Parts: sequence; C-alpha cells; structure tokens
Amino acid sequence: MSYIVVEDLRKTFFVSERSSGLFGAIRGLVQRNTKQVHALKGVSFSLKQGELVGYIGPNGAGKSTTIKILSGILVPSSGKCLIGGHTPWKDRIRHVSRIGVVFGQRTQLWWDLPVIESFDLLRDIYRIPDSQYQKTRQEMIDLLDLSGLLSIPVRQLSLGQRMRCDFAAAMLHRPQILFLDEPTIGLDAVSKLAVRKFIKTLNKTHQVTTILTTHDMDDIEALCDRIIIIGGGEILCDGTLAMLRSQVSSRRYLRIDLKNEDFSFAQAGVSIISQAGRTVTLAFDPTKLSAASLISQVTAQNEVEDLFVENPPIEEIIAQLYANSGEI
Ligand SMILES: Nc1ncnc2c1ncn2[C@@H]1O[C@H](COP(=O)(O)OP(=O)(O)OP(=O)(O)O)[C@@H](O)[C@H]1O
Repeated sequence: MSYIVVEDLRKTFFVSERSSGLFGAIRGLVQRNTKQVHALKGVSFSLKQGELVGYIGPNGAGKSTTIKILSGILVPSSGKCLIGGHTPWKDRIRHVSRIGVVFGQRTQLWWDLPVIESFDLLRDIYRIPDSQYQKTRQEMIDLLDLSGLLSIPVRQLSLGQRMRCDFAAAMLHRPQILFLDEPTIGLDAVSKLAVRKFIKTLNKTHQVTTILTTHDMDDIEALCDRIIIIGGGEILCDGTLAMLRSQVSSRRYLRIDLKNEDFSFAQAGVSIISQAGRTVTLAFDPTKLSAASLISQVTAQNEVEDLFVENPPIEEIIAQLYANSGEI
C-alpha cells in the first residue's frame, strides 16, 4: 500500500514584474504586471513506506516546490497529496513530527552551541519523551560515531562532522519520512561514503521513507533503486536506473586498451567517443551490432591488450533525457 500519494499536483506562483529604470518604478506604483510561473504542472507519483527514491532534475525543475508541499510548508494550487492518510498542509503540527530534513548547505543545529545542547533543544521543540530521547540519541551517537563531538560548538566542526550531527538531529524525534537535500555536497570522498552508508542503514533498519534530491549522480547510483526525474514541472521518468537507460538510449561503450597507439577502425553506426594515448572508446548500438561482433572486428584490425563493454555514465543519460525534453 502506498504511504505517500501525490496526484496531479500543480503549483503556480504569481510574480510581480516591474519595468526597469525610474519610469518603471513610478509606473509600478500604480500598475502592477504579474507573471505566472507554473512550477508544477500535474505531478503524480506514489511511494511505499520504507522506499528510498532519488528525486532529481535540473535547476528550476520543481524539486523544492514538491518537497515544500510534501513538508506542509507550501499549499499547492490544485491536486492531491496524502502522507500516511493525511494532507501535509492541513495537518502541519502533526505532520512536522513525522518528517526529518537534512540540508547539505544549511544546518538545523545552533551554530554557537555544543552539539549536545542543540540535541537537547530539539528534544524540547519536538517534545520527545526523555526515555525515548536518551535511547535514540545514544543509538545515533553509536551509529554516527559522535561521542567525541558532543561538547564541541557546531561552528568548530568540519563539514563532514557537522553533517553527521545534522543526521542525528534529524532522527531524534524518529521521523517516518526523511527529506535529504544534497546531503553529500562539499564532502570529501571518505565522508561521502560514510553519509551514504548511514542513509542506507537508516532506510533499511528504521524503514524511513527517504526522498533524496541531489545533483550528485554517484549518490543516486549508490543509494537509489528508483529515481523520479522532474523537468519543467513535469515527471519525465519514474523507474529504475536500468529503465531510465533503456528509455533514453540503448547506446553502449566499448573501451579498448591498445598495445600501441595505432588504431584504425571504421564502421557505420560505430563512433569514436574518445582517444587518449593507448585507450580508445567506441560507442555502438547493441540492438544493431552485437558487442561480440564489434569486438571480433576490432581485434582483427588492431593489437588489443584489454576490452571492456560499459554503459554510458548516468550523467550522460540524464543530460540526454533533459535535452530530449527541451530542458537544456
Ligand atoms: N516563491 C516563489 N515565487 C515565485 N516563483 C518561484 C517560487 N519558488 C519557486 N519558483 C519558481 O518555480 C520554479 C521551480 O522552482 P524550484 O525551486 O521548485 O526548482 P528546483 O528544481 O528546486 O531548482 P534548484 O535545483 O535550482 O533548487 C522555478 O521557475 C522558480 O523560479
């Protein structure tokens, strides 16, 4: 059964426009021109409890508008949104206790307070019973290895340490839904891996329904079984990465490591994507020419050390999807 149901969600913003210059400013006093921005044009999807979905799209696609509606801080122009049977913006107080939010670019911790005091304040704000608070806090301290950080003011933490504390803060009231906005932005490779592992653990062990918005395709590949792609306020694709690949392009790459730098090969439907030193990458369509046949032709004409058949990177697939839909 679906836990989050979004049906034909629409949001139009009315933006005042003013002509430039002094004359425009004076005219703006008596006559206002308003422009309509259709941020969401009929978005529908549903999520089961415990699903972890990537919600991605180019800048201005409508991601934040959707998340704000799901969080109850924005009312849509029309459409339906039910989370656990309730409408977020009609039942805001109760809804807030069910959601947790982590922003990579902002913190919900108090900048000048030691971490533990921020946690205590959140306990009071969310009115978490003390025994539950102690238990969850200890669990998060162990899971995120926070014991050495608790007495440090937030402003003195590194970004990686701060993100770990922010995750703990978001989980103290035991939310059922987690909105993650660019949670690994700016982190080093080790911290990124740690944050991804934590997101996975939370999702699996606590069955937290998680919506991840990110421009980091490694986050998507590492975490999401399902991705929903939005562009221009409309859903462009909803499914697995494999579905997305097959919807957009059947193209495959053949990466060839040569014994020397000489390479000659020409065949209709096969293009050279890159050639750097002894490494050449060809693009081909396996529905028209099998990988086996391409490999045998390449090896017949060239001295080859090694070969790999690869999918194009997910960034490329998504860029192509945006381009096909007129988004870039
Ligand atoms: N409060 C607002 N008033 C007017 N227009 C808005 C408002 N909020 C968003 N918009 C417009 O709605 C559209 C969708 O914006 P939204 O912030 O949802 O995009 P996004 O996908 O989150 O983009 P980004 O990745 O840049 O954060 C944009 O054209 C934006 O300018």
